[in-house]
Amino acid sequence: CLYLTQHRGVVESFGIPYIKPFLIFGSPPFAFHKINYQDWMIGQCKKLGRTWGRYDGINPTIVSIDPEFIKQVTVKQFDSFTDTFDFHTPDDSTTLDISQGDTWRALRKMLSPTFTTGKMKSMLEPMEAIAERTVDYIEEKVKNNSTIDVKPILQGFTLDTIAKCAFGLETKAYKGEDDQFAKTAYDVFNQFRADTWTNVLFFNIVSHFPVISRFFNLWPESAMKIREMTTQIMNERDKNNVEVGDFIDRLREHKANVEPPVTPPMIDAQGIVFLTAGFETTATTLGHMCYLLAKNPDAQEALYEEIMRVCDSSAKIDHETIKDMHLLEGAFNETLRIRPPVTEHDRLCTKDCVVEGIKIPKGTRIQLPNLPAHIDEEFFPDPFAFKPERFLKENAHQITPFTWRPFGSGNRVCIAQRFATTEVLIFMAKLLSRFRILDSPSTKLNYFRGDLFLLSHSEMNIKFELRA
Ligand code: HEM
Repeated sequence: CLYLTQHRGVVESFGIPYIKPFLIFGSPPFAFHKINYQDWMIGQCKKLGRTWGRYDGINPTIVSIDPEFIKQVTVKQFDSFTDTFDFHTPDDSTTLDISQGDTWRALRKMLSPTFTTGKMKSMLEPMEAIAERTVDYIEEKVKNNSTIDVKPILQGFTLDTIAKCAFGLETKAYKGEDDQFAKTAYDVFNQFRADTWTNVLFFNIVSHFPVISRFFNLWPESAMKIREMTTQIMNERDKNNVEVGDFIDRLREHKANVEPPVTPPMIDAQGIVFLTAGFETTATTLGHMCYLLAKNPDAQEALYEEIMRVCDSSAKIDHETIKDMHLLEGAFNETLRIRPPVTEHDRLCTKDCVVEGIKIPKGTRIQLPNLPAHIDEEFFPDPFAFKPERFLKENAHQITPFTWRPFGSGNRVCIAQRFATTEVLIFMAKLLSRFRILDSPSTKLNYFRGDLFLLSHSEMNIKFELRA
């Protein structure tokens, strides 16, 4: 009992509204499989305000959508919040997204150059070719039936893109080939869904006894397979003296001169986050965008006109021409506002500090949900309307910084934001230039039960009409 209540009083001392803990446990809810977590979070932000507290298991936690608070935590006082939640895996299998302190700094420094303009260049041509052949495949499919489930095709597209751009692998997951590879990537995701009471029990145990995760490798078997695959590709390239200039080559470069706190097995483990973070987030965003465009035909026509205007003099759709498709980028941003696939980002306080008048002791968790901010009408008037023009240059000043956070914010912002943006814009420009996306009675957006984010919907039935 003493262990479970050791931090009691901390949340109470913040002087903000909070959810009381239940007996010796943290604050409810506990049965995640029985509630819609996003609705619950939105409801709490409405009820308790923009900054409030709770006990996440034994851990004192501040939840905030207040832009000034978020700016302090993720940028101004970042030195006191370098870490994410202490989801400790043994050091050798820690990946960038869950690494802490100096290990995170070293890994971020090592991996950031993968996405500089120069390095991205070599990824763009393959990305364009993969998008083109995937849209060709959609054209072939809709010849038989104009309404198809695009979800597996979109997942296949993002999987093929990350396989090629990061690992140099030629896969054809867009048409259902390379099943084993795709299955391994999906499996890592499925482990983190709170859809059964046993999974929920596991989440509750880890949040009440976080120390457990320090002694066990919580990565599932499938994640270990991705790590093995990463090592194998590196070894083969070493043996054949091949250099491609991609993510794998960056890892090889660093493995040859590795310095503590980074270790050689830790370098191999980075393949896990690139493969898993790199496909389902983007595939879900593409699915969401198709859905929202099917429901908003006027906005879709405006995008089509823009694409045609930019590519008027037979310029092809590529990474250069998409730079002039501002409304399309607005539609992407608007999609991520209404349906952000990753609905929060987290920090752990590593040094006592004061933020916006709240004394925050070391060890406090900071949970920064984005969806409640994205639909807060003070931040985004008429929040449920799909309006890509909100993000046009001339309107951008109306958006308060740190209210739109689908990629997180500050120093730990998504490392691949530009990569994901380019990938979606290229694909959608190619798709919309060829097809009208239509609503149909079976066009629905249903998330998997127990999805703690909006990360994966079930089928995405879209009706396609070939443009003349
Ligand atoms: C639309 C697509 C994507 C969305 C919405 C997204 C969202 C996010 C969010 C919310 C975070 C947490 C940021 C924070 O804590 O402030 C994050 C981190 C991260 N993302 Fe993404 N992501 C996307 C695509 C990708 C892709 C394609 C990759 C890899 C190729 C990737 C790799 C990562 C990594 C490695 C981190 C951890 C960064 C760190 O802790 O330093 N993401 N992403």
